[in-house]
Amino acid sequence: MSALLSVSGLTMRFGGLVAVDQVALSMQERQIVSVIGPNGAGKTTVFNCLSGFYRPSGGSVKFGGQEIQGMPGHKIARLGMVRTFQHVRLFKEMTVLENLLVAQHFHLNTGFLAGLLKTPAFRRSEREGLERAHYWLEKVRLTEFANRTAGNLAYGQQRRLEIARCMAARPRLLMLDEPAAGLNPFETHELDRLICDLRDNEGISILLIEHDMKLVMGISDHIYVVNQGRPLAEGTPEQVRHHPDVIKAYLGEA
Ligand SMILES: Nc1ncnc2c1ncn2[C@@H]1O[C@H](COP(=O)(O)OP(=O)(O)OP(=O)(O)O)[C@@H](O)[C@H]1O
Repeated sequence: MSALLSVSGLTMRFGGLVAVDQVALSMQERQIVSVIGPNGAGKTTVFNCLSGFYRPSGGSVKFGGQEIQGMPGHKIARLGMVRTFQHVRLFKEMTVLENLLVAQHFHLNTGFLAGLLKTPAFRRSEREGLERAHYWLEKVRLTEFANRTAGNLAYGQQRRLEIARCMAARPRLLMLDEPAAGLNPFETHELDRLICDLRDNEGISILLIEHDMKLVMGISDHIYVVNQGRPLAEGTPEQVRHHPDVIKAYLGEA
């Protein structure tokens, strides 16, 4: 089976600092794969390189068999790779529902002329967009807040809205950067269930950066560990948990 995402030799330099050094990873459809490592290990920089926010200094990134390294972020998103950020990024002045409609703009047939003439294709597209938005609102338990301004939601609700917004764009790969940060234990449990639901029932692949080890160990099919920008270990949660180099990187030398 060919990989959905295949990364080799990924390198990112900021002046003299090598933040990511020869990182490789690979994932299949319908997999939850996590990237873990101590603070400053280079995890977010890897995400920024994969999603087109940074142009990597070197390496190859293939998504769905297509070379995407160096492509701008909006093109990569259009190909079906979407992401959330460590710090919530929503259109805070818009309503919850509007956030989900905007996310679908490149799938909807809502060009200026089609809108002006209210063509049948335009109306169908509008209806489908609304249906999809309501589907995801229901999934993340935000239906009753559809008309609330996104900036007025509680923090945990904003995080759920971010995921719903990504999903409304119909991705193949969802990249989540520390989605459990700032959530309470109940919300983290809900997040755990939601991520598994996306894999098992929506057929999505999820690439996850997360510091909550209980979450990572509980849901990941495969884990990559990076340390000081370099690959340190990889394997199943069980293999990674007992890997001596991983224990050393997290706990330091005895
Ligand atoms: N735009 C940038 N310019 C210069 N240095 C950067 C930039 N972005 C990241 N770095 C550096 O690259 C290294 C890796 O940072 P990165 O944020 O990727 O780590 P991380 O593993 O995501 O950390 P954390 O778990 O704390 O979020 C750090 O030394 C950081 O200071």
